[in-house]
Amino acid sequence: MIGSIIVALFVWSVFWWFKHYSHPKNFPPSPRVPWPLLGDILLLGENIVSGFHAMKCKYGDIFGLFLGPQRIVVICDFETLQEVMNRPEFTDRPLLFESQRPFRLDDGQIPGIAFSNGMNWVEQRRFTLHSLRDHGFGKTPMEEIIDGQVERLCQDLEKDNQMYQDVSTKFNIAIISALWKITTGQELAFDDEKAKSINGCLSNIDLVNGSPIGTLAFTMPILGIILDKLKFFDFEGAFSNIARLTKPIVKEHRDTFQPDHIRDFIDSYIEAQNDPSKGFSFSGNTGDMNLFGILEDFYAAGSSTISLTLTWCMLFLSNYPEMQEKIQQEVERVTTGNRLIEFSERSQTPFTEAFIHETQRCADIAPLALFRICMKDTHIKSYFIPKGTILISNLNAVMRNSKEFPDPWKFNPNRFIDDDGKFKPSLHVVPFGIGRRRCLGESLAKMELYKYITGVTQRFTIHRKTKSLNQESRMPKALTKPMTFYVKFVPRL
Ligand code: HEM
Repeated sequence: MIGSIIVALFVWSVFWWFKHYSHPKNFPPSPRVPWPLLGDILLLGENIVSGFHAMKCKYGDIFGLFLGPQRIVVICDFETLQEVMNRPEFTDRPLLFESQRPFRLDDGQIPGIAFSNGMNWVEQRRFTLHSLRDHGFGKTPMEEIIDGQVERLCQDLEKDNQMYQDVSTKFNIAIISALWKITTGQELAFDDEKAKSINGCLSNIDLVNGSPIGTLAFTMPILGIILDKLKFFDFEGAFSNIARLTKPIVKEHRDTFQPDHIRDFIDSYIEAQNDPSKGFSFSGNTGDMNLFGILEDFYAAGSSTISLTLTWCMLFLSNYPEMQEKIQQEVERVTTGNRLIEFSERSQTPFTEAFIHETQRCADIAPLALFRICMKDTHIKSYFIPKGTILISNLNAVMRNSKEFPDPWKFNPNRFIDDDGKFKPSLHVVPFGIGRRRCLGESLAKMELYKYITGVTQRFTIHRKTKSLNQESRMPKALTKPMTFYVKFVPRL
């Protein structure tokens, strides 16, 4: 009897495995025999990004695989990504463990923007883009806030100017302080416990790496949730912490709200909640959840991304002193040396712009963007894509494409300078993603990168201790980090 049950179970498992792990007809090229539960994960090796590079070489620009039990399609070329990532059926995000939040909407969806879907996402994203534009996204007040943070950062760097230091954490705190001011209207000292606490919990999130276990957790939510509860990643703890810190501030804003005096992003959100013409996602409890969701998105998506890019800038500035000098000269020519350069003057500093563009290409800090899910059976080119497939934008492949960028590993800002000496950005430099869910903070990020690089190089010359570090030494994290390096900020005046 027991023997028959074991045989029946065995036959059923083989049947299930065969049925579940076979791709449909006309599915993109993919490995043949995935492992039960693990899928093709063992083929990827230590790091998912290099694993995808090897698969691209073997299968081409569009390929499929199983990560755990999840069917995936990876797209590596710019043109296909532009077409596909703008299609409505590929707009939604899958519910993955890293989207876990302390709050959920009534229908179980994630509040906010980065992991929300459907009309909730449409309304919240549209409002946030407009609101940030009205309150200074790309306009002067936002620039004033950033100028203040640049000044405080420079003072902080000045204190330790005799020491070689790891700058990555310093930038984190400055960027968090700027976001705090934009969202809450309040100043946050660099040594404030709130700044340290947000920085601490976000660094925890960063522990998610490209290792097989991290990758598997992305596609097996149950495993991810268990690892999260065991504090292996602690996404939920990080988001709860941000909610805990912002809750009293939101309450205070509600108590002192004046419709004719909008002070910051939170006020602007409360104004929308009081406006009956705004959609369902602003009303009642749903609106409250969405406000916390957006604040969490801002801190999670808008701090490490910028501070890591700035850290890469420091690596390249110290690698290439002649480029550093060129940036200093450009800025001095425009400002005559005694004021911060304005963002609107950037066209007069083409090499500086090209340097930042090339840093974003080489740093490639979010190499696989955020995942999307296919909402109905459909086609990409002639390939059949079944509903429920996860789609990955391989931004790494786009930005390392040797046809578009000859000698792609070489750091060469001059590739973005035209014959007239002007900055000529490339559409194929896509650090902010492609399509309808492209980064919402792009304008803020571009302004911050420009202001911090010009502000810091105006005041200091950056020296590095170890000369041999190159950009290929990178940590296989979810966000790409250079290996730790130490620089000294030598005052110029
Ligand atoms: C150098 C800095 C940054 C980089 C490289 C970056 C990169 C990205 C990427 C690759 C995505 C995914 C796009 C996709 O799935 O197609 C994204 C989404 C997002 N980013 Fe950024 N980001 C940066 C800064 C910021 C900042 C400063 C904020 C806000 C304060 C922000 C907020 C968001 C949000 C809310 C989303 C989700 C958009 C949506 O799902 O509709 N990011 N970012």
